[in-house]
Amino acid sequence: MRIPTQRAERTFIKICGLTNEDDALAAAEAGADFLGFVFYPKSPRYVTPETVARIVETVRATYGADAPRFVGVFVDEAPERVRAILDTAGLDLAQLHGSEPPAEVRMLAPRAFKAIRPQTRGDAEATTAAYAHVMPREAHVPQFLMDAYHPWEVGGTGIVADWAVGLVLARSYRLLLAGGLTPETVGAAIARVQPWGVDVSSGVEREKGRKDHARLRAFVEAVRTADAALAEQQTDQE
Ligand SMILES: O=C(O)c1ccccc1NCC(=O)[C@H](O)[C@H](O)COP(=O)(O)O
Repeated sequence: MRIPTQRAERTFIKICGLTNEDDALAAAEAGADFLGFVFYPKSPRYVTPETVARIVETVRATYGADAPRFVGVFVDEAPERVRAILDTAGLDLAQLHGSEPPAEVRMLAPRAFKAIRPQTRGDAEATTAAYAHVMPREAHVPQFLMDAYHPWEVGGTGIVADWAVGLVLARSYRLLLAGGLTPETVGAAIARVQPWGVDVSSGVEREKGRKDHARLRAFVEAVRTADAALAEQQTDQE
């Protein structure tokens, strides 16, 4: 059944944890809307702003106006440093994946959205309500990314998020559903949650920080198949 959510005609796709030009070009070629780069030094997918600047330049030169948008992933960095890295690397958006308070997010508006890792539905609803007023308004930009909870790991864990909680958030926000998605599971996730977008990292990797290009393509294909099924359902209901 089609539920009232914030989704557009199709599901947006973010491929995260890119570390090199080959993988970034493969993700763009597959049809990703957003390419994500992790600027968290403790991550095995950490990349320097200078490396990302080169990757972004190559992808933009290759795809021109059709290039995906570029996202930097940060964990509790000072807003001034986030802004400096966005500028150095030529990124469009910051994904704030730590415990950044709304006031810090506001300092980066409208170039930042918040990643949350809720433990419960109540936690998810309270957190999104607290940040809603500082989230981007532009229709082609996500407002929240919901990742799986882990007591000490921050992201890229491959742990499956709670889709029931995602379903609640997707009704009110442009939500990127993340957490343990794979080419095999993303179709079911879209059918259940009907999010604005989906995000994947480890589910399309051959090793940490290296993407498997066949799995990248399979992921995008699975999203498009799920989109077509949703569109067909909607037509049947009209
Ligand atoms: O990927 C990382 O190593 C990472 C480290 C610290 C903060 C965030 C990180 N990744 C952010 C992402 O957006 C991932 O795509 C998201 O956590 C989902 O990962 P996965 O479950 O592996 O698909």
